[in-house]
Amino acid sequence: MSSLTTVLSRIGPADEPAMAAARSRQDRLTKPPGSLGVLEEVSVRLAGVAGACPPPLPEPVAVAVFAADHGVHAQGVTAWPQEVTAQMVANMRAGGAVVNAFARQVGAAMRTVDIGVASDLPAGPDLIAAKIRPGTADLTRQPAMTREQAEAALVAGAGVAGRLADEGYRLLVTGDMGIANTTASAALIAAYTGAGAESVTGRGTGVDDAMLAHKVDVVRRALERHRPDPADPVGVLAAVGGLEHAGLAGYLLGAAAARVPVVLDGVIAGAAALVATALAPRAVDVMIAGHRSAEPGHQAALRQLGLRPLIDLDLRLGEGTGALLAVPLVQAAARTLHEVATFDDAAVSER
Ligand SMILES: Cc1cc2ncn([C@H]3O[C@H](COP(=O)(O)O)[C@@H](O)[C@H]3O)c2cc1C
Ligand SMILES: O=C(O)c1cccnc1
Repeated sequence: MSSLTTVLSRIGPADEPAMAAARSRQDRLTKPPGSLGVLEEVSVRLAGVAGACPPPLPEPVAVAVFAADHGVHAQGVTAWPQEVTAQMVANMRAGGAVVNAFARQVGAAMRTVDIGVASDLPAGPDLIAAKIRPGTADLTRQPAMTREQAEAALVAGAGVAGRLADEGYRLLVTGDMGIANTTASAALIAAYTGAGAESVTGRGTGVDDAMLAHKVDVVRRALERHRPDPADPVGVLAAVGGLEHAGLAGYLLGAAAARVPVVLDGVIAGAAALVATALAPRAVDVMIAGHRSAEPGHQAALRQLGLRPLIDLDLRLGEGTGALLAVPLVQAAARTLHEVATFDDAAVSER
């Protein structure tokens, strides 16, 4: 298994000539220049990742759901019991979660990754067993995990992306399952954006006003206790992250190293992306923001990443659901560069 340093050393910048070729081709396609808006930017991004214009169509697609539990659950930051994480993983393995329905809708393969679920999960070919520890510690009392565990989760996540790339998947999607993970997400986003806990902490699965005020206080106390240093991403993850955040950050880095584009889901992926880009700034070149979650911290994370979400449907579920819905848009963007005729080809007069 490669080390984090090896993964980071393989991440290079987007290919500028391929991006310039994609921009120029978009301008020559039989449509007014710029009329495909954000999809033109997506096509340029895909060309930059692939180092080719047109870039290969981003298919087949795989979504990896990183599942983990959170010691901060004990603080009463969510209305749902912790067992729901493992129960939902079982539901996903049986094909019954929203993420399964949406994955089938867009033809994506699905992998579930146990990166840190509190209970033992039944083994099986449909589960990637990568448990670093059974849930994090309560980040209001101690670091969520050790630096070694954060790094091991990063490497495991990178390994998942590398394996999917080796299996031939050409578009990866992030997914998460972990009751209480919007609390750790808020702490990570506050650490990276400098925003106050009150502006990046949201209702997650739908907490009431009293629980939200308490959740904001939990995030504020965690930040005061650990004073996470954004220049030390492994330390930030260890202090206030979740195992799925660490795994997902590694997954993004692994995708960047394999030069496979990756569609980000909501606030958990956004938080992980901030950590990944702190470790390797150019990793952002392979990322496409699938959607904007209703969770307020997500907006702050996307702004910091400089990414514009493709869809905005007030989704606040996670699992990879919003990102999967954006997959056809990403594929359509690439398809324009393959299939749309140029003014010359089609003998259409220009202005
Ligand atoms: C049944 C159920 C299915 C879910 N699927 C994703 N989440 C989402 O909600 C959780 C985060 O919200 P909070 O921080 O408020 O606990 C995560 O598990 C996330 O994946 C779910 C949550 C529930 C209850
Ligand atoms: O933004 C998300 O993905 C999200 C929001 C609420 C709960 N779980 C996930």
